Amino acid sequence: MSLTEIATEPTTNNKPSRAFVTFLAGNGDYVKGVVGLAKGLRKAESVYPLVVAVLPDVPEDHREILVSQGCVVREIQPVYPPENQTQFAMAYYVINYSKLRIWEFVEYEKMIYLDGDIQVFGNIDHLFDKADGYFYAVMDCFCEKSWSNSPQFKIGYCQQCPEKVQWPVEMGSPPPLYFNAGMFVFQPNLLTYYDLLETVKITPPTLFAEQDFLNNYFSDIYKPIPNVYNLVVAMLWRHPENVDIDHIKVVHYCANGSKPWRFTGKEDNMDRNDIKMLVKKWWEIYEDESLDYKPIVPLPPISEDKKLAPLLVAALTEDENVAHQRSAPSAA
Ligand SMILES: O=c1ccn([C@@H]2O[C@H](COP(=O)(O)OP(=O)(O)O)[C@@H](O)[C@H]2O)c(=O)[nH]1
Ligand SMILES: OC[C@H]1O[C@H](O[C@@H]2[C@@H](O)[C@H](O)[C@@H](O)[C@H](O)[C@@H]2O)[C@H](O)[C@@H](O)[C@H]1O
Ligand SMILES: [Mn+2]
Repeated sequence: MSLTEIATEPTTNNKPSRAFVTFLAGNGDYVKGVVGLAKGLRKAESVYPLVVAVLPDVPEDHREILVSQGCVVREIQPVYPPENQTQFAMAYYVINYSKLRIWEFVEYEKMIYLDGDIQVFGNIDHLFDKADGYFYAVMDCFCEKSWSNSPQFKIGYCQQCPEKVQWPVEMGSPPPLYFNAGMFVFQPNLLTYYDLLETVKITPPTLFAEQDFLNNYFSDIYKPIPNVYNLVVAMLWRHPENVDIDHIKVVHYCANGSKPWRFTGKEDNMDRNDIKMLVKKWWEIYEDESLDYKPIVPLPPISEDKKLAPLLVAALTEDENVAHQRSAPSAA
């Protein structure tokens, strides 16, 4: 067994510092989602750490759980949209504006944001190598009931099948490509961060809260990536023709009733075999103790008259052991 270094802090050498980042609010059960995500990234053998941006209301014991799973926990302050009468698709969406704080994490050159209700089943580290200067995310679907107050839903239009219901000419040009904000590749930047916060202050909130806001803000640099990187599970019954289930790397459990850690199977579509299989796969990772974080114990300095403790000798490969002996200060 060779001792491998797990990067948990941004690198200081000239290697680009990269990390996954998620967002946790409240003292409820989303912490299970984040633990599952941390373990899933380990199973997928990602080499980058997971930063968790926590609101002040995340309790200490939840933060300790995340640290024990190798996460880098960073407290952020909430971001609130301007006073409004907006009926968000989900009332709690108002807290999701706080995600915008991650643009302040400029010690990282590039980050991949993942919702806490996402699981990574295949390595996606290569996304960090995508060209700088763009905002990469997967296109969303407008067919779920959560969209029922939107003009798209009312006319049955969805960007996933634009030929099915044409966008009516009298409604102007069709909406620009629209991404799901549960997963995106971005570059933290202080100027962008301050401008985001200033822009929030003057932007009336809408149905999908920060997701709408981010779509408007990054519309000129948004680049769609394949839904293998963020399968919004409703795609399975809304647009199965657009889903290649055998190649999916990232699953987003965002449909009503699909959160694995509170799954009952009672809501619409939750009795589907594919949904039950994806929930089972999530639990297999969450309950797999072999995926728990194992902190690296640094080798103790060996003084010349002490041998490596037998346990450590057993843990080192032959040539590491020889190299270590050679590097130990020679007896005076
Ligand atoms: O009580 C909550 C609600 C949301 N979130 C975070 O905000 C993200 C976005 O919310 P959610 O995934 O429920 O939205 P959906 O993708 O289902 O619309 C979650 O994944 C969590 O990371 C959280 O930590 N606590
Ligand atoms: O605050 C708004 C949220 O909007 C998005 O969730 C939606 C969206 O995916 C719809 O298309 C689905 O129909 C719906 O179920 C789902 O909740 C993001 O996943 C989430 O991170 C967050 O930005
Ligand atoms: Mn989500």
